[in-house]
Amino acid sequence: MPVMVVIPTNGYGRRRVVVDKVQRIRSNRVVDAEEQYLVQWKVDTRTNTPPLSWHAIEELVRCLDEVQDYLDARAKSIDGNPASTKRKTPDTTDVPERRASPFDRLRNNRTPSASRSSSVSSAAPTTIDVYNGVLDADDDGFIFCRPFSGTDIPSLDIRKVPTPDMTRTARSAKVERALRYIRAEYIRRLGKLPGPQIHLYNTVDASTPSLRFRYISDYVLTEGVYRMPLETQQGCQQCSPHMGRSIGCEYTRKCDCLEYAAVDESRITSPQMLAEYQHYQTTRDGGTMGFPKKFPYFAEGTKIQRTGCLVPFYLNSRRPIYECNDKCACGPYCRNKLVQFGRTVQLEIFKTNANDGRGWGLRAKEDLHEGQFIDTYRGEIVTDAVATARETASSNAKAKASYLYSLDKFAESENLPDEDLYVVDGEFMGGPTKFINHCCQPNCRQYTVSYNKHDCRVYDIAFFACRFIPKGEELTFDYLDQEDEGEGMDEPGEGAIPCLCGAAKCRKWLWT
Ligand SMILES: C[S@@+](CC[C@H](N)C(=O)[O-])C[C@H]1O[C@@H](n2cnc3c(N)ncnc32)[C@H](O)[C@@H]1O
Repeated sequence: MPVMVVIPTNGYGRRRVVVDKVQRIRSNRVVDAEEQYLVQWKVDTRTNTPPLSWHAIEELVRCLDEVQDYLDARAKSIDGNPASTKRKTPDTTDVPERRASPFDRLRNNRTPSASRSSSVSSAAPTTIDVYNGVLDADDDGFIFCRPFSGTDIPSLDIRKVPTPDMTRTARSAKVERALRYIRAEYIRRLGKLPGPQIHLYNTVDASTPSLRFRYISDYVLTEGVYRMPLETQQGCQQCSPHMGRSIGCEYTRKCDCLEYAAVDESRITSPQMLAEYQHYQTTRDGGTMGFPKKFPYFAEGTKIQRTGCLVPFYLNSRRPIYECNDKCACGPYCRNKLVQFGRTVQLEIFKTNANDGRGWGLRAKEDLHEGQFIDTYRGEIVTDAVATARETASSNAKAKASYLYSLDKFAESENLPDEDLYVVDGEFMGGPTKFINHCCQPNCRQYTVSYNKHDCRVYDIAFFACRFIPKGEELTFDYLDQEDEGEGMDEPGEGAIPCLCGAAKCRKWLWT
């Protein structure tokens, strides 16, 4: 087992710790005003002395996830509160400038490890430079970590790391630079999402949401999940891009996409149509083709605040929305296409009040009109069985459930058994809507939006404002999503989460 760790050192900026070789971070300290973290390297055999080495935070920029895990655990052990160092943390994309590290010396003067090791053996316990391994460089500019100890290199049993000395030092050592790097990395990742920049704001503490969360802009299908291929999509064919002031289907009565939409009963006026509709309702024969339907969004020409917002017919119901799609003849500017183009609203992830206990939340940086589209819920789509297994495996099944979204809107109408349904899991990957907290009297509501009418198992979940929401007000929705808002709650089940929404009609528990 000669070489376990390779750290590319070619070029100043490219010297980075190889992320998948890092097992975990074990301790931290400050040496000559430089924040350093003790890396435990992965080994492919069981050993009590895996290589350990101290690194400046600048060298750990590709494994900030591990650094964040370490800092969260450290903060918890200090005062039971993750990353609780109180400080103001403005929304900034600034990456701290790079400072000198011990490897700069190594790069310029590749000293064999043995000749550097005197400092190791002579150092006091809190200033030991390298434990159980030696960082070295070869002619190609790589640093190797040799996992065996020489006479001059102290060997340390990994079970004793961190030593009491290390822990004492770590507790009082500054970690601000690492926290800034973590925050900057999170903001960088947010910047890669399509649509307006999503901001991060935290004046409560020094924490950043987990870097382990992966931002995605479309669903990730996992094993056993099938989406109907695009070829099966059908679009409206009798419409054209030039209809009704070039706004597509909005002004036609011929749009096939409306075939699947809910019937607008208020427009059934003739006795004959009423009789036919009543017959349909009792027999479910023949579909609803020919009955009056409504497009979901206000068209241009209505009040500016309303254009593109949900019409009351949808806003005040849970009716699924059927948008036109790429196969439609109405063209790209059809007003029956909205959610599929994604978010246009500027959002901000923010830390809720310290005493609040609801963690992170989401708000908009602009006023939202009643019925305005905000964003979709994204995540991995998993089978019902996988969702159940994940819930069972989770240490807090109720908390886990708050990231799981059943795609069961069409279960009844399409006669789909529970085990055939899919579930969206937004805990590990997804979009900013993951941060929307629950409220018993919410200002947003989730809607089913379908483009491929033939796929009753994969569709979008889209959040819309259900009333005017002034800029900066926290966005919330009802996790229970009851059709009848007057419905009460059962007695709280085991592990139920107390609701902290603070609404006048709070049901006291997130769900039972
Ligand atoms: C989908 S997450 C929402 C984002 C979450 N606040 C975070 O920091 O990641 C759901 C979790 O947030 C917390 N939460 C959301 N709404 C809450 C409420 N009204 N009362 C208490 N906790 C809430 C609960 O811990 C819940 O399991």
